Amino acid sequence: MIEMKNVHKTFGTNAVLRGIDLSVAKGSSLVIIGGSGTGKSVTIKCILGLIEPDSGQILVDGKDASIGDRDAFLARFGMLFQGAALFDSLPVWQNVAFRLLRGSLKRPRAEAREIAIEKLRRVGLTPDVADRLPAELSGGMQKRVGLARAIAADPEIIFFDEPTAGLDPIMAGVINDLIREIVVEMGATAMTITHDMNSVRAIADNVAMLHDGVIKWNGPVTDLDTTEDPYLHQFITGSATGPIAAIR
Ligand SMILES: Nc1ncnc2c1ncn2[C@@H]1O[C@H](COP(=O)(O)OP(=O)(O)OP(=O)(O)O)[C@@H](O)[C@H]1O
Repeated sequence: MIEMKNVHKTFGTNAVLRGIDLSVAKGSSLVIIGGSGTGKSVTIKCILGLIEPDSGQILVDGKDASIGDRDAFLARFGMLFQGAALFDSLPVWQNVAFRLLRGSLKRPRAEAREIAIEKLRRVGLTPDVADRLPAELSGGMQKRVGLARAIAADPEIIFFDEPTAGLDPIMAGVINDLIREIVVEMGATAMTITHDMNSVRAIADNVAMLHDGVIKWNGPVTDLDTTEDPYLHQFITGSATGPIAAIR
């Protein structure tokens, strides 16, 4: 369970988060939508403790996320970064096993490699990919490797940052389905940032829309099409007219 209570964050004169209240139940999948620059990434960075909020509270399983052992806290999370963010000089298996080769999650090298190969298989990649370099793979394969890395240490909570950015619609659909399957199978709590409405429908149990520093709308994905909220309606229909200014 992740809870944010009245979280504020201002950079200089830019008040990005102006009282975020959000809760994600254990084992559920929340997708955060909202225009560019509305603070979706800042929200996730606050939960991870990469950015310190000015005020408000963030609780993970009822405990204040800013107190206690950072390493043990971060070990509970997996993350799929935008653009997969693989290390070019490391073979695929070492990218997948990155956190299993160092730090508090360290395993013997042979075991880490075995886990990497098993996770690669889970995302549809054959073991021969393990010894290749990321640059030798297509964008869709790199995304799968990023996904394998996110789940390598069997995290309880997984963040997906723009998981389909830069992929063709078919590959995007494959990645969305994989994310949904894996999250359900692992029983993980998931938070995803996306602009892709197909991802929202494929991945979300619940949707939160960020606008003007607050959660403007929050509800089950099944309510998306029947909502009368003008902000959400404009966002999901991609309309230039409505309460959200089209020129920013
Ligand atoms: N470390 C930082 N220092 C100063 N300003 C920052 C910092 N991080 C984010 N911001 C600002 O906070 C605002 C929100 O940024 P954020 O990256 O969270 O947006 P976003 O909703 O994820 O956007 P996008 O959809 O384009 O990725 C932006 O105006 C950005 O410039």
